Amino acid sequence: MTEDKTIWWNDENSSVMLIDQTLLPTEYKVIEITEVSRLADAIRRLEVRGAPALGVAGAFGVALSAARCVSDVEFDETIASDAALLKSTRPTAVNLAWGVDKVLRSMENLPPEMARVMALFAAKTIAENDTKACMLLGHNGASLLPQIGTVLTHCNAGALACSSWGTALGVIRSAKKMGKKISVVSCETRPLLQGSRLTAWELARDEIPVTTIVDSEAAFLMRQGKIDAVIVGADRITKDAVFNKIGTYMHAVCAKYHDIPFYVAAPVSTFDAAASESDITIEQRDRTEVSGLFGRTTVPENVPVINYAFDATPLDLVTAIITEKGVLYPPYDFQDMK
Ligand SMILES: CSC[C@H]1O[C@H](OP(=O)(O)O)[C@H](O)[C@@H]1O
Repeated sequence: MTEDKTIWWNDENSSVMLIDQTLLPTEYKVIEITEVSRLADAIRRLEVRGAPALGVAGAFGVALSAARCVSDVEFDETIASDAALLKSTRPTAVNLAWGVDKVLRSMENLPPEMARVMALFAAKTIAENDTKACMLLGHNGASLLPQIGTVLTHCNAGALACSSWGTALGVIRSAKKMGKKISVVSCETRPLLQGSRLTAWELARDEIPVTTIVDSEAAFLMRQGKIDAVIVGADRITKDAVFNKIGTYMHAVCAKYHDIPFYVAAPVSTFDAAASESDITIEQRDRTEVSGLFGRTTVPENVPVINYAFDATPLDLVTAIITEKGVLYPPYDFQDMK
């Protein structure tokens, strides 16, 4: 898994290639995307997902728009429209807009032919730098983990959530490379089960011991003294909170209560230091993700559902934030995170 890429550019066809994560763990399928509208659907459907991977997807999306727009007259309008479409797909992870905007900036004031070249170069650079960042933060964070221990993680912050390697799972991979004996407890992560479908699949492929639990079991294992640390990824880090998959806040509160270190692993591209928690929109997704499971209705039709995809964890519950620039400790100062 560690050598696999999650999303990449196909130079031969000027297309985006990505693993369709909705089919895992039972089917490993790479899909080829030639239209921006189809890439937008792939982001909405979580065929491609995870904050850093969304940054790469947004970047390749702009490069795809530029490559596919043959009309120089309509070029600027098409790029702007496609960029807006990509950014509209999921609001919480800052990386998506960051990747789109970074490629747009690389094209500014260039004629279409040069803009196409620069967009692709910028997008490929973002993908390569994401992998390097994940490997660096993995190395920085590995020293925080015990020589022998059990680490709980939530959702999927692995290679599938990045261009490759992973953030939270990148730290665990680096710890294994350092000879540490880390076992992982992956919370299944309702409702879309990224923890059981993706994290367990990734770690099993890497022969890293992993056990999957239901989300509500985490506190019980913490109380039994079976968890030595918690490590998660992030979708956006503001001046006062860490936004991550729904359920992260619950684990942070329980970790604090049981005096268990709670680590966040995220590249610099995930920081939004100018913003506060109250500024951020938390994505709400369709009720059907909660009200049905494997074709069966599990919530009465007349009963409402609340389906927030993320929550916010106040920084006072975060023991340390692991980045490619180093490990941050309280009192947090993010001025260098750009
Ligand atoms: C490496 S950060 C991945 C981050 O993204 C996930 O959300 P989603 O699966 O909805 O894209 C989750 O919050 C992970 O922690």
